[in-house]
Amino acid sequence: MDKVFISQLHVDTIIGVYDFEKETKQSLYFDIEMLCDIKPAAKTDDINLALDYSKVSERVIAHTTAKPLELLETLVEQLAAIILAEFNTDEVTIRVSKPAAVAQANTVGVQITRRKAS
Ligand SMILES: Nc1nc2c(c(=O)[nH]1)N=C([C@H](O)[C@@H](O)CO)CN2
Repeated sequence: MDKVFISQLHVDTIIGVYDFEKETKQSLYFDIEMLCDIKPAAKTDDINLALDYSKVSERVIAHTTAKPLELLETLVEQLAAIILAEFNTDEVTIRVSKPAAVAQANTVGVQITRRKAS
């Protein structure tokens, strides 16, 4: 199966468990892969038949900045449900990185894969 992907989508937002995290935005970076069949878009050269990575990116940014959350787990589950419901893909993998969270680490984060219920 083909994939449409988004790499290192940068979003600044309020997220975190601790009080100090509820006042200052932090950077998150998203890597997203969505299974799809690219042939209809390729045959017609029509964006309307493509899984539009610009529209997915806009939706991820809008949701991530809409309401403060504590856990990365909550955020990626919500985003996976939105992508599966609103876009033409049966399986999505989302990896979110929060590089400022652990000073001694290059980055930390969470990755999930979710499928549309059959
Ligand atoms: N599995 C997780 N562990 C932690 C999270 C998280 O969202 N998922 N969050 C924090 C804090 O908010 C951290 O980022 C602040 O340093 C700690 N562990």
